[in-house]
Amino acid sequence: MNIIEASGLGRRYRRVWALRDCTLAIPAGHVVALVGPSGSGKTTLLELAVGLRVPSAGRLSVLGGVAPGSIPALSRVAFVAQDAPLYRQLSVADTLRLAGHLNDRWDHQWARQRVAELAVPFSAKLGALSSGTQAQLALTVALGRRPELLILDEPLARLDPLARHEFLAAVLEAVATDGLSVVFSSHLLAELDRVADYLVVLSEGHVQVAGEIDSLVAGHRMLVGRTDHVDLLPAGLSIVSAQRADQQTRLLARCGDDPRPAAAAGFRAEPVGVEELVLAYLRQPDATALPGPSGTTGSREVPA
Ligand SMILES: Nc1ncnc2c1ncn2[C@@H]1O[C@H](COP(=O)(O)OP(=O)(O)OP(=O)(O)O)[C@@H](O)[C@H]1O
Repeated sequence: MNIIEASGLGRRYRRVWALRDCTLAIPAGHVVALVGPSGSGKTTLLELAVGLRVPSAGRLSVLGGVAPGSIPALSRVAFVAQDAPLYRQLSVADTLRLAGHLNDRWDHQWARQRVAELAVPFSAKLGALSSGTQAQLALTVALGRRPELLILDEPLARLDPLARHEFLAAVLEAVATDGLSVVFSSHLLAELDRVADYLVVLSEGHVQVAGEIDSLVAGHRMLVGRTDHVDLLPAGLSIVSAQRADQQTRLLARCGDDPRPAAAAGFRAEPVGVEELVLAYLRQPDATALPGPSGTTGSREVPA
């Protein structure tokens, strides 16, 4: 089952296309990181997936063919928008009670126990809590609905490193216990490795990279060598992007390419990290790494 499936998906705000021609099939059972520069369409894609917006073109479904925003989707998909939206005047206890009234599948006992573990007083008003605690409570309200798909828009942006760590630990615990799928958008590339096992990179409203992180990482190498030896590299290499300095050049290449010709030019092939891989693709918006036989494109030339 695909938790999110899109075909030719587009969303326009007046004359501006926030998303265009997006085709995507994310299998269930993953923690998916959705990354991309500001304005690349992350929030728009997540809002389409929860039915807060409707497509201007193409189609999108969740949980194996369910229409976003429909009754079956509302009870199975939980969404936490940016800034952990909660009623600041309400107490913690009233917030949990309200969530219980609004959700058929609400697990009140679990939610109360989690609040107790967080050591948050039930009588505290939400507005008086730190942003880390508010984020944890928004997550508690989302998880207490026992969703099959949890969608989080920039959940880490306002959190300090400790709160970030605790938030992600809570998400991973829920994944391990309940087996739910998670999609979260983030600018924080360094955190991805630890939590996500599936990556989607959006660039200028297009899906640029999609796939399991392990295979994406295994499918690439960083070629590192002397800048004045770049011209000695064989023409057949498929290079995604280049970072040149006076002395040294770093080239992200497909690992399907035989590294020996690069070694002959004095370049060594190093394993690549997720952060490096994402940055390399973002530097070269025309390059793609997508599932399917013709899913990878890169330059045969070394990009300037
Ligand atoms: N309500 C709106 N009205 C007009 N344009 C919008 C609206 N929402 C988003 N856009 C535009 O659509 C594009 C994509 O925006 P979106 O918020 O989806 O990107 P994002 O990747 O989530 O950005 P960020 O990381 O800054 O949150 C941007 O050009 C943005 O200005």
